[in-house]
Amino acid sequence: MIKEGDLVVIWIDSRRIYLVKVDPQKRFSSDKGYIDMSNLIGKEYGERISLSTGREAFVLKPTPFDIYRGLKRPTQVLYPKDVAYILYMIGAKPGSTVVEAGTGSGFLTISMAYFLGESSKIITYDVRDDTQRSAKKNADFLGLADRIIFKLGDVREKIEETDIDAVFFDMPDPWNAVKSAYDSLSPSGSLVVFVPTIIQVEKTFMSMRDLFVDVHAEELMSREYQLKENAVRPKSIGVWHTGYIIYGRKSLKGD
Ligand SMILES: C[S@@+](CC[C@H](N)C(=O)[O-])C[C@H]1O[C@@H](n2cnc3c(N)ncnc32)[C@H](O)[C@@H]1O
Repeated sequence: MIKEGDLVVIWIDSRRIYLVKVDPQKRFSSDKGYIDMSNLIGKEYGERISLSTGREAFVLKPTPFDIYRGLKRPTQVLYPKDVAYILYMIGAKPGSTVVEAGTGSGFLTISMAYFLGESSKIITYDVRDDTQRSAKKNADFLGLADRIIFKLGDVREKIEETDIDAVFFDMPDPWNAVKSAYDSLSPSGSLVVFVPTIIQVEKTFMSMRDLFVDVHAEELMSREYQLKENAVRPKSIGVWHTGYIIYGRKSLKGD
């Protein structure tokens, strides 16, 4: 049952999906009508609601996908398809300690906090104070900020933590931070790098190949389908390129 302070999704149609925190003093408004949020309290997730215009909507339980759609984003963020695979690659599990740079809008940070749970430690670095503040706001809004340590710093110079299970970079020149990752990781720990161009893949690979084993690069593609009677087919518009994922595990050959 929905109560004050819960996060809910108000789903009107496939282009109008809103992530909101239930505050009985506030009103949810959209171009299709409004509803006083006090009317959401006591409803079950999945229930149909009626907006001021009579337009029907549904109140749903948020998933990370809704968080991704509803997040405030001052920077480019990772796409869910890439985040899901990255979590799988690093073997993320409750209790893991992970270092990340840059924080950006915090979408990966928040996803890690969500999936790794309360016993994990996520340390996220960024050189920019403004993006970190907005990522922290996102994490606060979702009630996940206490699982995350936000640090202002340049990972090319140093990562302060050691014995880390996995390091993840989404920044313009990750090759300049590979040695910092190496020094911070525990033996066999994973380094995962996300970059949007092939030149960056090559530079990253060259900087990893002597320090890491099992180094490889991949690109994931996802295609959404139009669901319409007698016309089910791939959508004509979509996101065709996000970036490349480079992976390697710390070997002891560089020590
Ligand atoms: C594309 S954004 C990261 C987006 C993030 N992965 C997300 O999903 O929201 C890149 C971030 O890297 C930060 N950055 C760039 N160079 C850095 C460095 N040397 N150390 C730490 N952060 C850095 C930038 O300030 C920027 O906020």
